[in-house]
Amino acid sequence: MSFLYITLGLSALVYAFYYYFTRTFNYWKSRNVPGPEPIPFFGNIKESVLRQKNIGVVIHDIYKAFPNEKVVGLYRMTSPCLLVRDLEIIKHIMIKDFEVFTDRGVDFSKQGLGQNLFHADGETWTALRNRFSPIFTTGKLKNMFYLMNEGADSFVDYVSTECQSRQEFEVHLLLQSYTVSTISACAFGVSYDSLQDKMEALKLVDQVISSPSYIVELDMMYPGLLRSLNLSLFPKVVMKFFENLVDNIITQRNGKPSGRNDFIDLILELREKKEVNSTKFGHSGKTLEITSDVIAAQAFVFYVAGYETSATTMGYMLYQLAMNPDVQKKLTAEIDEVIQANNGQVTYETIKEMKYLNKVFDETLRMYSIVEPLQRKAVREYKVPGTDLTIEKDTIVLVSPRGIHYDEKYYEDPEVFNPERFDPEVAGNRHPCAYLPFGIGQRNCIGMRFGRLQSQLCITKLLSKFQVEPSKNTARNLEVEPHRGIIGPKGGIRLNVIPRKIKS
Ligand code: HEM
Repeated sequence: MSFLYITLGLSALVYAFYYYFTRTFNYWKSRNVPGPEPIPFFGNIKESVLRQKNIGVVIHDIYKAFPNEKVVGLYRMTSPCLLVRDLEIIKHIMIKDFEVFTDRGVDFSKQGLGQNLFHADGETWTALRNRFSPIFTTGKLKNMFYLMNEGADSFVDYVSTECQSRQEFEVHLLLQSYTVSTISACAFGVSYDSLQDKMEALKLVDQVISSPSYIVELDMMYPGLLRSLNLSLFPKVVMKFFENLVDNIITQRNGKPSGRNDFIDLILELREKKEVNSTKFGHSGKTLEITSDVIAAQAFVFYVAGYETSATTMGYMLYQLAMNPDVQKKLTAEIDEVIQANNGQVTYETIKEMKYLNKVFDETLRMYSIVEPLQRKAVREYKVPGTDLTIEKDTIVLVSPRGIHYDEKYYEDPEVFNPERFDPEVAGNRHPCAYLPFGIGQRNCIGMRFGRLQSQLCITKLLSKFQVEPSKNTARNLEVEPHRGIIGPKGGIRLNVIPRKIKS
């Protein structure tokens, strides 16, 4: 008898769990929105939750599975969200109807590092973007160029020394050492003399950030829970690290710009100015005081967003150059020519001049867009243009740049690395939303120009001295690392880096 009760009890429990973890799964069917069949508890992102596939790859798979649909309904855990495939709808959401989609909708404690530009929403985001956009202008970037240049020179020196004892490098890791030093110099004013210690510390932070945490899934499952419990996405040790770093730097500078023209200087300049209250992003009711917490949060996001994205882009770029010697030859010829014409100097202007370099860079980010998927949240009910669907307030909307960049509709032979796709005439005829490595619209990547510049400068200096070739360990089919939040090569990228025989 007791066996029967136990069996009945267990069955009831299993049923209760099953019911609870599938209770939302009729959401899209009842709205006639097609989509993949969800799995209890995991929804449609099981492989990502189990860290078998990167979330960007999972969303790309869903994109591919519905080639004829404008929108696809899916479930991140049990939460319904909408994948938008149609470029015109994307244009509406990201640009034309931006006022409905100002938020990214990652909902956690917005105190401390949570006040960073990437994760901030609502009026805080508007105020932050208004206040921090001026530090990313071309003029400010030009003033900062010397810091990147120093970083690139010492990086090339380092590679030269290493090349005396070995040929093969894991280039993704190698390039991270350049971007960590550049971003440290540009964001925190950490000078190159003391870089070794700082790099060790920042690497530690990176490990903490990239170690598997299921807090993001918790947010997907219970939107708003983390915020109401005042829980952050970031471990305390990371928060403390950035708060201390920023406090120390501000104290060293007596709270005033030091003349280095780095981000901290620019932020301190902003702090000295009066409030900005109306801008192209509209009126923000909120005035934003630039406290050391706010500075720490931005320093943190510039560091995280700035070093990994560029290092990964350059790593993939070197990989494609090694696999496509003709492209490498053409790029090297351009680099040699431009440097020679500029008396051996690489300046901000020379980088801009290099048309082929820009095409190679763009094609790299077509094949390997790093931040996946793009995300927005509807701040009110919204009728999706060109469909019968009205989405509810708070619905999360996703866009898959990877899906679009590999879609034959927009790019013929998408698996082929072909920089000529970015010939201005060809690219000019493309839909503006068919190329999204930096996102698009008012909430696109604020560091786009910085990322391009630091990557292109480093590649220029590197290829002026070295060539890259596949080694016996180079993966012929690069897989995406499932553990990290952004796209990156699983197991790194192994290449031979060989000093060039420069004709005198
Ligand atoms: C190759 C390099 C980079 C790539 C591919 C990249 C890509 C992206 C993408 C796709 C987004 C989301 C855009 C959207 O949702 O529409 C983004 C946002 C952002 N990126 Fe970048 N990024 C790069 C470099 C940088 C750098 C160097 C910085 C800072 C120094 C930076 C800071 C940010 C910030 C703060 C945001 C959030 C902007 C906002 O929400 O207002 N990124 N980035």
